[in-house]
Amino acid sequence: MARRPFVAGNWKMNGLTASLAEIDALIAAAGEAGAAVDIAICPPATLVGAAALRAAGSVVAIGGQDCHAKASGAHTGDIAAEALKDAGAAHVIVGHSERRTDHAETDAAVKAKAEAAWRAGLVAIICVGETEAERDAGKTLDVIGRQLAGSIPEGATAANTVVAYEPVWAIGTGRTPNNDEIVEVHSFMRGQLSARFGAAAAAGIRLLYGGSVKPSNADVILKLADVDGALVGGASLKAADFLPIINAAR
Ligand SMILES: O=C[C@H](O)COP(=O)(O)O
Repeated sequence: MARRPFVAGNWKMNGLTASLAEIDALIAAAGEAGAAVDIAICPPATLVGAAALRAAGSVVAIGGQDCHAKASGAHTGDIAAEALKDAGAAHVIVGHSERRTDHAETDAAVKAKAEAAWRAGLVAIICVGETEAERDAGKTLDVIGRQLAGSIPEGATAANTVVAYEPVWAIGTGRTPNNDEIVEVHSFMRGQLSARFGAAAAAGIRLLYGGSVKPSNADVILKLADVDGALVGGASLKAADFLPIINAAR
């Protein structure tokens, strides 16, 4: 099955109101690329509503960076998937390694958040990735297999789920796995999804690579087998950096 490329920017805890100009610039420049590539920006929660208003009707979708498992209630500071949807989001990242580390999120918690995303009508971008110690110990595929099994709910489809492979040691470091290592993990993930959800569903679910993707390496990484796009951190903050990465996915 031909999978439409998907390039998502994760602004993490960066961006103020003035940063919305970068979304304007992206929209202005990405029209042609947007015909071939799905594009999303996941700004901080404070900007989701304003970003979605700016991006309405454009080729750029807006996403959240996390959501709570419940739809409402006494959870100070948390954000319901339904609230993201209401603010105009189409996607939400769940299980990013920074959430897993900073907030002790378990696979079970990530799974509940993905279910919440689906319940609200959002596409869940479910993140997995090994630490450097796990890779050095030869445990990469064990870790990825365990995270996939524990973090993806029953019922994953191409329409409701995107999986992002983000080696923790490659995030924000300027280091990436080599091409063979990326292909090995992506091929393994496709196989795991196929075994669990069936070949047809697995063939449609997009697998993103994330971790130090830049304009300088995107051309190579985005052409690797079973790499259907990228989840981009630092290089998504400026439209001028993000655009070449989007174009590399075409
Ligand atoms: O969600 C994005 C990733 O954590 C990658 O971040 P980075 O591109 O800054 O390495």
